[in-house]
Amino acid sequence: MVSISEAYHQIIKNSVSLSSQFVDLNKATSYYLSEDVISPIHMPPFRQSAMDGYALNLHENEQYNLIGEIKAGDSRQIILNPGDAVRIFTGAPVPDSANAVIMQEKVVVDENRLKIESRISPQENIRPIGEQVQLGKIALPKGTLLTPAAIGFLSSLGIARVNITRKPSIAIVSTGNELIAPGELLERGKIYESNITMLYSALNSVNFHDIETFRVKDDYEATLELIDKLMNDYEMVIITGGISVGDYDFVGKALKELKVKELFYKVKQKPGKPLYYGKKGKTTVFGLPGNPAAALSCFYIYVRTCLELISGNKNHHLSEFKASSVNEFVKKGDRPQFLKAIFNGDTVEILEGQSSAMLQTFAIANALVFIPEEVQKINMGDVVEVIPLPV
Ligand SMILES: Nc1nc2c(c(=O)[nH]1)N[C@H]1C(S)=C(S)[C@@H](COP(=O)(O)OP(=O)(O)OC[C@H]3O[C@@H](n4cnc5c(N)ncnc54)[C@H](O)[C@@H]3O)O[C@H]1N2
Ligand code: MOO
Repeated sequence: MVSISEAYHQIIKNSVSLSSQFVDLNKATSYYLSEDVISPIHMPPFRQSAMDGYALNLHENEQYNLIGEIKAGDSRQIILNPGDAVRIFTGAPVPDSANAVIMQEKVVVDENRLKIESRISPQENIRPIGEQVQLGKIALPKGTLLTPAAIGFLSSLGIARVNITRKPSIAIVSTGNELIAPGELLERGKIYESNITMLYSALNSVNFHDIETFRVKDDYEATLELIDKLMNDYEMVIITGGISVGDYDFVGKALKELKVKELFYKVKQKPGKPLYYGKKGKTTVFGLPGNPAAALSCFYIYVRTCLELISGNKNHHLSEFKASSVNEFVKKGDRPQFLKAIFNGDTVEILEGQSSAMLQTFAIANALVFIPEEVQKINMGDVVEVIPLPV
C-alpha cells in the first residue's frame, strides 16, 4: 500500500506527453499546444484607431481643418499637415502623419472646421503596430491550453492550423455478473450498471471524447482476453471493479498475467483503497474500485491528473483552495479521506452519506474536502483543503 503522495508522484513521474499533431484551429479547443507558436505578423499589423472620432496632426491651437475620411478596411494614406484632421472609425488605419485620435464626443464640428473640447496627448487612442505581439515573437508558448480566447487570438494572427499534443484513445471497462443495463428486469442480486456512464460523462466533462466502452463478466479467461485486446488497441484503459481481494476479482490477476508493469496497487486513502495504476508499452491502465463513489473520486484525483499530463498540461494542480468548514466531521480510522462537499467560495459544507457505494451525495457535491491522515476531527470553522470538481 502506498501513500496518496507516493501514488500521485508515480503518476507525475510516469505520465509522458503523447505525440503531437497538426489540426485545424476550429478542432483545437481544449488541447494543449505542443510547441511555441511564433507570430507570423505584427498585431495589430498597422497603427489602428481605438475610437470613432478624428485623427489629428496636433498643433498648438484647438481648431483643425477636416480634410477627409478613413473607414475600417481602407488602405489609402492621407497626408495631414499640423492642424489637419480626418474623420476616422474604430479599427481603421491611422495615417502616418496623424499623431492622435480624439473621440467624436469631445469635438464640435462645423462643416470642414473642427474644434477640440478637451486636452489630447500624443498617441492617444492609437493602438501601436505590434502592441499585442510582434512578428517573429512567441505569440503563445508550448503547453498553453487552447481556450476560446487562445483560439481567437491565434485566428487574429492569420493562423489556421496548430500543432497540439494528442489526447489518448480511451477504453472504459466494467466488470461484474451483477450488472444489468437500463430497461432490463431488476432481478434479486442484480444492479443497474452506472460506472461506465458516469466515467464516460466525467471524461466528457474534462474534454476527453475518444472513448469506447466494454463489459465483462466475473470470468478470468474473458477478463484476460478483453484486457489483452484493449491494452493493444487503446492508449488508456480504465477498468472498474474486480480489483479487490475477492475470489471473483480477476482484474489484478489478469494484469499480472499480461505483464503490465504495476506502478502502484492500493493507496492509503478513503475511498478508493484498492486503486491500481500500471503501464505496458504505450498504454496506461487504471483499475478503479467498483464502488461508484470510490471510482469517481479516484477518477478526479488520479486518472484526470494522468490524462492532463499525457495531453500536454504542464501546470495541472489538484487544488489551491482553502475554506472554513460550516460543520463538524469525525473521521473513522486513520486513512486520509476525500469527502463529498458543497463549496461556496469562503465556506464549505461536508455532506452526510460518505459511503463509497453512494452516489446520491456525490450528485449534489461540487467539491471534495481532503482530510489528512493526522487529522481526526474537523470542527466548525476549521480551515480545510478543497478540491473543486469540474461540472
Ligand atoms: N476483504 C476485503 N474486502 C474488500 C476490501 C478489502 O480491503 N478487503 N476493500 C473494499 C473496498 S474499500 C472496495 S472500494 C471494494 C472494491 O472492490 P472491487 O474494486 O473489487 O469492486 P467489486 O467488488 O467488483 O464491486 C464493488 C461494489 O461496486 C459495485 N459495482 C461494481 N461495478 C459497478 C458498476 N459498473 N456500476 C455500478 N456498481 C458497480 C458492485 O456491485 C459492488 O457493490 O472492495 C471492498 N471489499
Ligand atoms: O476504498 Mo473503498 O472505495 O473505501 O470503499
